Amino acid sequence: MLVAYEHVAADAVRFLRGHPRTGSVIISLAGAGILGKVVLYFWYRHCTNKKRQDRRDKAQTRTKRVAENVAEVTNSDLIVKKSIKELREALHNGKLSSLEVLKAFQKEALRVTKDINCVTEPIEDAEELAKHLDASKEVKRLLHGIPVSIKENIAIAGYDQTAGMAVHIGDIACEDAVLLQVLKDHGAIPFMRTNIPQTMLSYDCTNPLYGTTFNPLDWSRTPGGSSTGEGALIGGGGSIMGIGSDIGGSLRIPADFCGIFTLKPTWDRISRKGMMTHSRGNLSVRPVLGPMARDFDSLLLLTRAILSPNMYELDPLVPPLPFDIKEYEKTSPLRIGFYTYDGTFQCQPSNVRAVMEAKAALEAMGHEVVHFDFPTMMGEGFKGCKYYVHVLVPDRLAKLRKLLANDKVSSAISLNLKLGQLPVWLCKAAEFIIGFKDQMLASVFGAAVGFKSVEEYIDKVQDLEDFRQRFMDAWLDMALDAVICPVFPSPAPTRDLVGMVSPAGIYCWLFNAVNYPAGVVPVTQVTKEDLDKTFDPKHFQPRNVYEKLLLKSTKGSEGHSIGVQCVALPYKEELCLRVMRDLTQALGKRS
Ligand SMILES: CCCCCC/C=C\CCCCCCCC(=O)NCCO
Repeated sequence: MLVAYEHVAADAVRFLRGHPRTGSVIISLAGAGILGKVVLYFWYRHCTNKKRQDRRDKAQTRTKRVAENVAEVTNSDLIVKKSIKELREALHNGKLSSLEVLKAFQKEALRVTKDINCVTEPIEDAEELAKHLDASKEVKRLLHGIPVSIKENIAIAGYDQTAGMAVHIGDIACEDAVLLQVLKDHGAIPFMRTNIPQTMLSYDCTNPLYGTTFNPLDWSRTPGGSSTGEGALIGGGGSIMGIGSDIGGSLRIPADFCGIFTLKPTWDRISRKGMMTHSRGNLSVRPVLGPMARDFDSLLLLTRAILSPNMYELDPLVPPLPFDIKEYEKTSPLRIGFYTYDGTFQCQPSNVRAVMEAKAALEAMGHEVVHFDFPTMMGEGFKGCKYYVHVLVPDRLAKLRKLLANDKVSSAISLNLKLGQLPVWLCKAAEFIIGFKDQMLASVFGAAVGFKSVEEYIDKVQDLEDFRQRFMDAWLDMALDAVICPVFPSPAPTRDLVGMVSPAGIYCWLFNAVNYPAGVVPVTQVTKEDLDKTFDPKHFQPRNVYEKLLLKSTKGSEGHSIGVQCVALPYKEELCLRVMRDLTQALGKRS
């Protein structure tokens, strides 16, 4: 082979010697080609940097304007600390105007974001909306005058949704997302846009456009992703409620890590019109929009407003299932399943204790709580999640790599992007060999192989469908109304490690895979005793590379918030909220 190349090279040299003019033309063309490529590379880089800088400048101008506007507000503390009930009363009886409330929250949000960079920019027409509400004589609606924060990937007329990617800068939405229209119809005031990780496929939050967001409870830990800015702004006290999205834990993980409440709904219970996502077209795995809030009462109020008839008028593709208050208000005892291990990641002692405390609290409220072992049984939960992640990235992330071709790629997603570029045979070999020692890591390679034919893809979606049915059968066989389980196997990881442990999102993936509504209630905080147990090999021994990384990052997590997932059957959001309500009440954390 080498000999053949040598012949070709020798022939080429001989030809060039014999035809010096043709030779110099060829060499000049090749040189020009290379130079052109280099120039283009730097030109693109320059343009992208400029595009990003211009976009940041615009956001900063908006921020500066609002900051100047609220500089003289002195009573923001008093307003933002009010419970949602007190705030609504004050807004309804005129003790506070919508503009006063808005300014207080603008001031607080800007104070919070100065430390943790959770806001991308203020929403400009918020003041107009507040003034309009104050002047209007109309009957006060559910969210009258309540400021609501909005994840950056949700369409607001006049703004772009970038997911932190340069390629999307300037893709201006011409109308508000349906959900935003619904909230405005209820008198809400969308007031801040919040940060997200680049591409949204990450549990950390960093992007080259808006930078890194930190956890308000501990700056060294990740706030979770991808509804990061929402979790961090609400958890930091700069917003009462907001809207995020979830395809693999993006509402629940930031809620868990930032100590707040959320509800991931069934796929089509909430309109997704106007949500930016890169998985559009992949009908087997669908992201959802959902509410996030600092306390249960605010979450309930926001969910009730969202699930109102005008959503079905604006988006008739959504099944007309308005919030069923009668179902929510029921108090009869429920049969609730629980588990603290799903057959994949071992949960650390703090996270096991959170579920056990939730179990005791629900029992104290009169519910029956029984062990639900289906996810652990024969590795069922693991299988389901494997199918789900494989189908989530059928193109091995090729589309995202293309969109990021001229962009800076944030570290938290680069590992997954590179994984999708390994030769398929290598991924398959790695899956096989690593599988003898570490099933979890092996499965990541297994998901990264993509599909070699449409037939293979259809088969995998069918596996996922079969799994959904088996999960449903197991649930119905046990006559369960709901399930409680961990959100994540450990406290929020430190920022340096989170990009390496994304499979730890698996406790959340299960309910994306089966499409059940799942909420998060913050239940407890990591104690010294939890940490003593976690680092005592008699109690806890990490078994694979992920568990080792998580263990490493748990050091110093004392005091960090730990939540629990509450899950119900599809379209039973009201029942899910009932369980969350009872749990919150039993824990004494109502509002
Ligand atoms: C080709 C690479 C395959 C990598 C497989 C890696 C394993 C896990 C990555 C999944 C991460 C999912 C994050 C989902 C976050 C989310 O819910 N985003 C919401 C978007 O609206």
